[in-house]
Amino acid sequence: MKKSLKLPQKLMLLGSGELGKEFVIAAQRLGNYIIAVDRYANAPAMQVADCSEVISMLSANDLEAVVSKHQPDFIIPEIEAIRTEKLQEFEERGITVIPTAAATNYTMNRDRIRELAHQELGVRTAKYGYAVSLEELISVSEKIGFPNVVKPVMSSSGKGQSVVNDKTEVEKAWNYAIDNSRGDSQKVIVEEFINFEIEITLLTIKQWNAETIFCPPIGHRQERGDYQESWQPANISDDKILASQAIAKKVTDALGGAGIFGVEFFITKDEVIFSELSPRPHDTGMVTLISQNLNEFELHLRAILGLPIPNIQQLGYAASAVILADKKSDAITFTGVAQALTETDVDIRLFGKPTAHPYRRMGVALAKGKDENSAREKASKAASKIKLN
Ligand SMILES: Nc1ncnc2c1ncn2[C@@H]1O[C@H](COP(=O)(O)OP(=O)(O)OP(=O)(O)O)[C@@H](O)[C@H]1O
Ligand SMILES: NCC(=O)N[C@@H]1O[C@H](COP(=O)([O-])[O-])[C@@H](O)[C@H]1O
Ligand SMILES: [Mg+2]
Repeated sequence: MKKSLKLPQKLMLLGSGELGKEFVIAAQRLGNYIIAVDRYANAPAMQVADCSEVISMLSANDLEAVVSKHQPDFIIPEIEAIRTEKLQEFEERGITVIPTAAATNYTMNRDRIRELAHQELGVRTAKYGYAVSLEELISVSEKIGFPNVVKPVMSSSGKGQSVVNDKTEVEKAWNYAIDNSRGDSQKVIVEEFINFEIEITLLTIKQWNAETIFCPPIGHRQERGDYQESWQPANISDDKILASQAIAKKVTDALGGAGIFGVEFFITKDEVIFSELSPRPHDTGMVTLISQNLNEFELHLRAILGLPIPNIQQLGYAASAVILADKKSDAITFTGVAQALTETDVDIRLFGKPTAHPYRRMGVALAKGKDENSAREKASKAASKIKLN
């Protein structure tokens, strides 16, 4: 990392969804120049960036073309589905890839990050196995036991994931995983189903020249493998917070580089179990748009640029609840925004995605409350008022 930082820097964002949009806003506030890239035009982050490019981020040639054209100082992946081998090449040519090119490759493959955490670092994870055919899935499932969770090794936001209760459901889970796998990967992971009390995201900030620091844990609830609501602080013991911080530090140290990571854990009565991590802001971390003095996007930016983070202040009980589409549409309008904003300490983000399909995340409601329940209720109530027409 360069010693004397000059602003503006040229930042290329690979992926331009809702997380990228808030990141671009944070980066613009310090006057940086941002090129927002995604697979479709008018993506959320493109609406606030200096310029944009529509390419296939899985194509090495397309990536080469936009990087040669813009010559960015930093490449900042925002999604997983990127030709990460090409990022390695950019890194070798002197462009800083966030957090590192290797980290993006580890985390886009569930098997690679799992091997790193469990085999190399000895971190506790759910019991797991892999399968590349239905026959193998049947035998691995029996070894792991039921219920278990089957996921494509390459997917995110719960795509292709299912809970398998017994042997009769294995074939359906196999077909679902293969149909929803990213790229042409035919490999699935089977995990022991963890009956957790709560699951959390520990936002972990890895810095170039300062200690790793953490945000207070974020609790969240998922459906279909996708986040529905999150809240901060999550009510877990100090011991478990320290245990999760130690694991997050171990894994992020092994990945290297700088930036924010969303490290996911299952918390049971007696254990802290590592699940996976995002080497970038996390969707459940959108709660920090209302719950902290510096949100996860501002923290990511500061960590990337090597700017100081003197303190992270948590501002009290807060929650986020997602606003999902319930139909297909390419003429997006919303009603109910005024109704959603009637209560104090409630805010809304509508991402500006140009098209909708069922369950696509279109916005998020944010709220503060006197306690966890009140914050969660306020956020969910506000989200429920917003209707996609
Ligand atoms: N082994 C497991 N036991 C119990 N629940 C699980 C297990 N694996 C996944 N889940 C549930 O499914 C959710 C999504 O799983 P996971 O984080 O692995 O998927 P993902 O597709 O990477 O999602 P994202 O990209 O949004 O993080 C988890 O947050 C959890 O609620
Ligand atoms: N769990 C990962 C995650 O939340 N990623 C966020 O969703 C966008 C894709 O949304 P889309 O599928 O609606 O285009 C990504 O670009 C990122 O902002
Ligand atoms: Mg996850």
